[in-house]
Amino acid sequence: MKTNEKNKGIPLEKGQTFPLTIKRLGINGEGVGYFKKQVVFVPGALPNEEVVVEATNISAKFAEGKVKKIRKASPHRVDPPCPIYHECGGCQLQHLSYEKQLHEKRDIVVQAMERFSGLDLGKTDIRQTIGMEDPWNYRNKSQFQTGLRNGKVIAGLYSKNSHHLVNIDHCIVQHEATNKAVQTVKQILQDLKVSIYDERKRKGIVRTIVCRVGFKSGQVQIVLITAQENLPRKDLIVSEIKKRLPEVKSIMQNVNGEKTSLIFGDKTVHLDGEEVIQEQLGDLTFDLSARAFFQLNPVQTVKLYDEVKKAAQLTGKEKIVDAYCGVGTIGMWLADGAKEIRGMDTIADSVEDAKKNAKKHGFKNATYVKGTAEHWLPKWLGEGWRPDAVVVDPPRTGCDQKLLGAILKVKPKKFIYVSCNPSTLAKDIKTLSKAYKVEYIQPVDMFPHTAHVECVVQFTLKRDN
Ligand SMILES: C[S@@+](CC[C@H](N)C(=O)[O-])C[C@H]1O[C@@H](n2cnc3c(N)ncnc32)[C@H](O)[C@@H]1O
Repeated sequence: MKTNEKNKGIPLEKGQTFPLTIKRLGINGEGVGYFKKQVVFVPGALPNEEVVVEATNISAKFAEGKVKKIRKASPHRVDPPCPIYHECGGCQLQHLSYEKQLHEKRDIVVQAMERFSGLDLGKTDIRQTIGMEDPWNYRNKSQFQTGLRNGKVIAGLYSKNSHHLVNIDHCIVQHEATNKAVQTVKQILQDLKVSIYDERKRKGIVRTIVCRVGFKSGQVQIVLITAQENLPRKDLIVSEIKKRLPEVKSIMQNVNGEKTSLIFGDKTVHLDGEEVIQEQLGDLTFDLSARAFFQLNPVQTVKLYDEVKKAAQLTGKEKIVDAYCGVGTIGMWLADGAKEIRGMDTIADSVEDAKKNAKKHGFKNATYVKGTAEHWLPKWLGEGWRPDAVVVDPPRTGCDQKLLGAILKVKPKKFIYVSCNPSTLAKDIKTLSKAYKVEYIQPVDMFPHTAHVECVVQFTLKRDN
């Protein structure tokens, strides 16, 4: 066998086929096996399967491959119900039974902890993943890029690691209201011959159709992301949306002329209806602006927030920081058991929504500010304000070192970390372990059929702190 010239460590060549036993699932839901001690990632392969793999990519430390043949299939393999599952890439685990997905997601957390956290796993309580009773149609929001194919307007997601736009007519993890709205808006853009953005030529106008629905309110918001502010036939687009989709409560435009993978630009324009839609979680109703973050699976959000409440064990006397607060949901979920809440978020619209939401619910003890958690917490500490409890819910990148430093300095008695990325969580746990002990990690499945897993971590101060 020839060794790849550039990557002497990997005993494989691109295009080579070889047998592989899959040992586990990787963080992106791919099968992971070892060929002559080299790690190989194989999307679509499952733990304990014996597969024949074709090497598709060889890099310095690992290889990637695609399944050519399954010699021994996992008893947990199922037929993916989505007809475009293999093309789309939005889901990664539809070929695995849901029950087993929950088991594997816990394992993904265990692996991340093993690699990065420094925790003694024999002594760490990593609980079973909390799943969803009906794990379909759970997403309240879609963000579909637009394109033209054979003169027709298409909208969907880019295939994994490519610029091939997959047209999605019906997505089985999306709420039906978003499916209907996106299809209809697509048709309106087609009927009115609206200019569609061409990513390669960087020409054209409509880039993305964003649609969000309130599960409880049934209200729908459409946001058209455009490459320039001038949107020809704007009035006609709006009147057609109102005519064909009476459930649409809010029509917005957001301008993003940049060459970027970020969906939203800085400028949002109100086109028609309300500027916000409403969503209800438990007894609380939240106003949601176009740009505001809101959890994508409202059914599981209630379970996630209940886990935060359980982990916080508030007495009603605490001053709480809701770091990375979005529209203020976690803080308000806990507010009944708190003396004061302070939250911050980098998105101005989220902060404004949080303020309005707190006011609407009569929470007088809540303050929200725009900016980073790493700026505000140290600032508050500097002013002599000390929280008793801190909840952090950062994006996938995890917490900034400056924020972790501030937490280690003030050492709140109660500290809860909500994470959507086990790897960054594990790294942050390592930093936090200077003062904190992990009591338990509770995985929650917010995104069935994808490799994502959310975790709630309860920390307690170590004895000598
Ligand atoms: C995972 S979301 C959580 C939002 C909210 N806790 C919830 O449950 O809906 C993360 C939020 O952090 C905000 N964000 C990102 N970087 C931030 C930073 N450095 N400081 C504060 N907020 C940040 C984002 O705008 C987003 O709203």
